Order: sequence, then C-alpha cells, then structure tokens
Amino acid sequence: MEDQTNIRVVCRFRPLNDMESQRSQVLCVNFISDQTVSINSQSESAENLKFTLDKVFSPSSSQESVYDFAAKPIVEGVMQGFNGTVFAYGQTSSGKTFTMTGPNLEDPITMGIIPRMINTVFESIYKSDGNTEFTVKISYCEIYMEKIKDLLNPCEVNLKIHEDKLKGVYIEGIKEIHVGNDSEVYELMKTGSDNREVAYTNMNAVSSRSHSLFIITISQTNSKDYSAKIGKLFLVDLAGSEKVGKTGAAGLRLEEAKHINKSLTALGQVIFSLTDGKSTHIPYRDSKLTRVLQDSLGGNSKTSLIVTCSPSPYNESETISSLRFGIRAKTIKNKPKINREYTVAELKLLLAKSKEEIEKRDKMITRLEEKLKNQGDSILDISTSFSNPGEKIDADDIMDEINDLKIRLEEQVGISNQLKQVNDKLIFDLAEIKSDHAMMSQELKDAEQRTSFAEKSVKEQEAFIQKLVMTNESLEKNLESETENKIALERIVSEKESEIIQLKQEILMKDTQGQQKNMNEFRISPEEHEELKKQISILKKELENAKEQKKVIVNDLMKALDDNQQLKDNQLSRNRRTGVYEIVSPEIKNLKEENDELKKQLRQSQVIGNRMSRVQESPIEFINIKNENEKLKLKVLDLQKTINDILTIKPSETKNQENTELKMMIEKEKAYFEKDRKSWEAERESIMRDLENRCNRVISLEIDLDMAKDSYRNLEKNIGKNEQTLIMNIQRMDNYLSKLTTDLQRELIAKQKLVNDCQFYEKRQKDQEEKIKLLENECEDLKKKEIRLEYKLKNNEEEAFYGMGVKRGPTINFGNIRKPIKGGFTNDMRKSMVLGKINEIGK
Ligand SMILES: Nc1ncnc2c1ncn2[C@@H]1O[C@H](COP(=O)(O)OP(=O)(O)OP(=O)(O)O)[C@@H](O)[C@H]1O
Repeated sequence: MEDQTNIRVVCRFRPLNDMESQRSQVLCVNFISDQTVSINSQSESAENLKFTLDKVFSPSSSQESVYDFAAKPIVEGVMQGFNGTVFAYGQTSSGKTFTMTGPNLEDPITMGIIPRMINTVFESIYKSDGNTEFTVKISYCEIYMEKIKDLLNPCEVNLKIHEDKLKGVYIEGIKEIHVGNDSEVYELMKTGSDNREVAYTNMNAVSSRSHSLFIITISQTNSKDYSAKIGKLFLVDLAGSEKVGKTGAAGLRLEEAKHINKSLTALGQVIFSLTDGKSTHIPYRDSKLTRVLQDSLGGNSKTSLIVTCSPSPYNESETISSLRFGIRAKTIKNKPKINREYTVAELKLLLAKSKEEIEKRDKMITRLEEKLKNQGDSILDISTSFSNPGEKIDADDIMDEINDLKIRLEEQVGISNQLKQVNDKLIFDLAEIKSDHAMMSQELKDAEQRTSFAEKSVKEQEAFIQKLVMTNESLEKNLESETENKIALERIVSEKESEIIQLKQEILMKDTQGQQKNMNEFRISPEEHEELKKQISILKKELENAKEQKKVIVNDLMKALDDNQQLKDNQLSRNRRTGVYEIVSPEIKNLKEENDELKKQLRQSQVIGNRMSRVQESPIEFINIKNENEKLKLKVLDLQKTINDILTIKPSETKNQENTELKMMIEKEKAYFEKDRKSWEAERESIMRDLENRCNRVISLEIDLDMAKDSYRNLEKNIGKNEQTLIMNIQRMDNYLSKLTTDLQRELIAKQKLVNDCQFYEKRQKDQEEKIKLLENECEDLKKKEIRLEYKLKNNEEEAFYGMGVKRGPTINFGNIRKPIKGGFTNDMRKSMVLGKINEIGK
C-alpha cells in the first residue's frame, strides 16, 4: 500500500509596506505560536479566526528559515526519486515572488526558494558517490490567460497538457534544457523572468499577471546496478488573488484579473473536492493550472504550500481567505512514490525467489503424487498421513496443508503477476528500444547525409579556393604589369623632367629682367624644344636678312654722309669766299661734329647689328639694342631739329641761294635719315613682334607643360589609386582565403565530429542491438517461465481443489536464467545520456 502524506502548509507574513504603514501602523495579526496565528477582525470572533498550520512565519522571518522548513524536505525527496511541488499562494503583493525567487538570485541572504533549491540539488549531486550519473533539466513556463507559454522558448505560447501512464501529467513540447551548474540555472531563470507577463498595479509595482511554473527534472542512473530514478520538482509562483477594485484593474488588466481569479477558483474547487470526503470527481480539467498541478494535489508528489499574507488591517479579508485556503489544503492527502526502475539485482532476487518457490511446490506435488499412488484412488480417506505413508493422519493437518497451499498459491499468483508486470515492462522497453533503434538509424542516416553534404561543400569550397588562387595570380600579374607601366611612365616623366630642366636652364640663360616673369617652373617637351629651335633659326635667318639690309642702309648712309661732307667742304670754301662762312661756321661746325658723331654711331650700330645676330641667344642683347636704338632715334631727332633750326635762320640775300642748296642737301639728308629711321623702326617692330610671339609661345608652352604636369600627377595618383585598390583586393582575397581556410578547417572538424558521432551511434546501435537480443532472449525465457508457472499453478490449484487423482499434464522442466535482468531506462533518461555523451565528445 502506498504511503499517504498530507500537504505541508505554512504561512508567511511580510512586513508592512509603505502604503500600508501610511494607513496604519497597527497589525491585524497575532502570532500565537510558531504554528498558530489569529487575525483581529471587527466582523468575526477571534476564535473563528485562529489558524493552525504546519508553521507560521512572522514578518521578521528569514528566507533561509522559510526554505529550510517548507522547501528543503521537498527537494531532498526529489533527490530520492519523488516528485515534489512547492507553491506560493496569496493575494497580490503579499510576497509570493519574494518568497519563491527573492529579490536577488545570487545573494545568499535574500535569495528565494528556487535558487536555494538549485543549490541543494547541485550540492547533493556533488556529494553523491561516483556511481550515480545525474542529469538535470530545466523547463520554465507561465499560464497566462489560460494559455501555457514557454518562457525559455517564447514563440511557444499555447502548449498543451497531456497525460500518460508512465510520465503522468506533462506539458507537451515544452523546452527542457540540460544544465550543469547553478549559474546556468540562474541564467535560464533570468531569461525566463524577462519573458514573463508582469505589470504595474495599484497594489504592486511589478505584479505577476500569470502563474509561473519552474520545473526541475533530476534523473539518476546507477552505473553499478543500473537502477534509475527520476524526480520532478514543480516550483509554482501563482498570480495574486486580487480584488479588482483594489488593484484598479481595467481593460487588459481586468481581463487578466478575471482569468487569474477563475483559475484560482478552480484550484479552490479542486482542493475542496479533494478534502470534502464526498466528491468522486476532482475537477482538475477545469483550468490549466489545476491540470498541471494534478499530481501535486492528491497525486504522486510531496507538496508544500506557502500562503503569503499581508499583516495590514487594510488587507484583512484577503488574509483571512488565504489562510482558510491553506487550512483546507492542509488536509489533502498525496500518495508520493519513488519513480524508480527495478535494478538487475532486484529482478534477479525476484526470479530466484520464484524459482525457489516453484521448486518447493514441485517437491510438494511429487510428494502428493506419491501419496496418491500409495493410497489408491480413494480421496475420501483423508486420515492418510502425508509425511509417513501408511500412517493415519489428522484431517486438520490436511486442511492446514490445503490452507498452506492456498496461501502459497496466492503468493505464487502475486509473483506471477509481478513477473507479468516485469514482462510487460520488458516488452514496453523492447518496443522503446526498437523505436530508439529506428530513431538512431535515422540519425545515422542523417549524419551520413550531413557528412556527404559536408564533403560536397568542402569540395566546392576547395574548387572555389582554387579559382580564387588563380584570380589572385592573374591579379598579381596585372599588378606586376601595372607596376612596370608605372616604372616606364616614371622613367619617361623623369626624362621629360630632365629635358625640362635642361630647357629651363637654356631659357633661364635667355631670361631677361622684367620680361621674364616667373620662369622657375618653365619646362618644355622635346618636340616643343625642336619647334622653338626651328623658330629661332627662322628668326636668325630673318635677322641675317635684316642685318644685310641694314648694312646696305648704313653704307648708303655713309655714302650720303660723305657726300654731305663734301658738300659742306665745298660750301665752306664758297662761304669763305662770300663771307657767309663766319655766320654759319659754328652751326656748320656743329653739324660736322654731329655728322661725325652720327658716323660714329652708325659704326656702332654696325657693331650693334652684329650683336643683333646674337639676339636669339639672349633677349638682353635685344633690349640693349633697343635702348641704343631709342637713343639713336632721339639723337636723329635732335639733329633734325638742329638742321631745322639752322634752316629757319634768315640769312642775307646773298646767302639765300646757298641756303637753299644747303636746305636741299639737308632735306636730302633728312630723307635719308627718315628712311633709315623707318627701316630701323620696322626692324625693331618685327623683332619686338617676334619676341612677343616667342613670349606667347613660351607661355603657351608653359601652359601645356602645366597641363602635362597635371596629367602626370593625375596619372601618378591613378596609378597610386590602382595600386592601392589592387593591394586592397589582394588583402581582401587574403582575408577571404584565410576565412575560407578557417571554414574549411571548421568543416573538417565538423566532418570529423560527424564521423565520430557516426561511430558513436554505430557503437550505440550495436549495443542497443545486443541489448535488444538480450532482452528478447530474456523475454522468451520469461514467457516460457510464465507458461510453466501458469501450468504448474493450474495443476496445483486443481490438485488443491480436487485432491489427489486429478489428471495432470506433462511436467515442464524449468530452465535456468542465463543472464541477469538489467533494469531498463526511460526514454528521457536514455536521450539525456546520449546528449551527455555527445556533449562530452563536443568538449
Ligand atoms: N518577506 C518580505 N520581506 C520584505 N519585503 C517583502 C517580503 N515579501 C514581499 N516583500 C516586498 O513586497 C513587494 C511585493 O512582493 P511580491 O512582488 O513578491 O508580491 P507578489 O505576491 O508576488 O505580488 P503579485 O501577485 O502582484 O505578483 C515587493 O516589493 C517585495 O520586495
């Protein structure tokens, strides 16, 4: 018979909060003892409001003390393979979340029941002997508006509840996460809490609008005797029972409140039905909450209920109703049992016992048979002794013997039933193993497929890498040719620059002050240089021509001057004769002097003419000539003026004729001078024009040069840019290559892992196959044994009923059990073990 235990119910009062203290500092509660509390109320008598629970915690109680009393025994039970539940019930803001979770998960003082339980679980695991393998799985969900949402997989918002013979009540499809230490659990708690539905209400700044369920599943496997246990722990933080008026709920909050109150009413109904002693139907299915808590309330679970209360008179009625709820729940009886599997040793013992019993029965049967033979067919002679043939026996002895046989028969039936159960279980395990086998074969196939995919992708990547390497090579070639181009260009540019420097030097040599503005940057191309040379030679030629012309002019002028001199001499002699000489002699003298000067200057101009031939070498010469020309021009003008002045002198009548002749001569001279001057002027202008052209040409060449320089700079920049782009491309290619290499390595590792997995699965599969074979053999043996047993039992029954002389079938020999019976594992455990192994391989 299963042991029944009551739900452990405690209540916890929190301190007054700010709002309550402002209303009244007085408490509505009297702590009579550590198990009894009474509420002061105007409406009801104190006696009615006295509540005795398993424990009462005052506002000063610590988190640790609540845990030690209300939760620690539950978690200890879970470690032994029991199911356990701790749930907090109370009005909104009464301290349910504070008690269950606590304000800080990792603070040893304020941490609530859930983190403390996790600590205890892991401590127990660490302390356990090395023969037991544990797995711890966490699930976390909430029931919000009658829908179950997976808090560790928030996209699942409407999970379904199912029930099954082996698993009991469970939430289908809920995410179960394996954990290895308490920090991992805290992380999951935080993640889950972030996904919870909470809201601000008038009563609580962070009020839970849903019931939360934190589920810890602890599986244990003993590696020595293969016994296995599974304990499931439900930690439930209910949404607050609340008065809509007080919380100020409206809209969505009101809808939430309606659902909360509805599910809490259903919980109350379940508790009422469980405890009224009359109900045959327990309305677990009325709400998701009661359905999930089915095992915790009246089922296979050790359960604690923590009723949280406010000590303020303002919440007096809610406190009373919560305590009444607790009192009612206290009478619920649960039937917790260890969720375990038979060990091999236990099964062996069971079989050995059966074997022994069967042998005993066989002996008895033989003896009875012998007796029957000795006694003949008369079954009426019951005075025959069983033990000593021939001796008269007592009828009471025979009746005792028959009773004894009956008891043994019952025992045999019990053993047979047990064996039947074991057999059923083995058949079930066999089916599971077969399905596992199929699953693993599928996984193996998948793994093989993945391996072939991986190999294919590795090949593709290798081809791609090959392609990239080729691209890289061609890019490198391009870069090389670009670099060569660049070097060639640089060479050309440097040649040009040296030419330009040369030209610059040449031009600098020709540079004149004032005419040349800023020739520092002067650079021309060789073509332009050639062009310039050509122009200079043309200029030279022109200059030669001009020189020739000038020579002619100078000769003419010299001749004219000689003629003039002669004329003057004649005039002088004539004047001497006529007495005019005295008058004009100073002017004539001056004129002569001027004439001499002019001659001198003309000679000089010949020198200048020669210098002009060198003008192409230096514009300075040209300027000098120009200046001298200007001076000469001025002198000619002066001379002209003097001649004019002389001509304007009114001589005596006798002189008039000579004067006229002189005038004519002077006019003639003047005409020569004028002609000469004009030709000089023309020559000067042509030189000036030429110079101007050359300057313009130089400027245009300078502009062209600047443009060439710009395009060179652009070219250089572009080359730089191209080079940079190429370098970047190469770097990118390098990076991509190294990434691909890493990917390849990763793929290879994954492939290796897959191969390992495959090997592991293959091995596992072989093991499973062996196990299946073993189990099948064992099944066969058991079946045979069962048949034999049934047969024997039937015989015994018949024998006992009819006495001796009953016809019996042939005797079946019992075969020895050849191999020990190994306890099977549940599917969950097997999976978790596999996962554990995979994780190990992964590490
Ligand atoms: N025992 C306690 N000691 C100190 N402070 C407490 C205690 N219990 C609750 N509190 C404080 O009271 C406030 C409400 O508590 P909590 O949120 O745990 O209430 P609740 O019952 O979970 O409310 P709801 O149902 O609205 O979610 C919080 O600020 C909490 O820190």
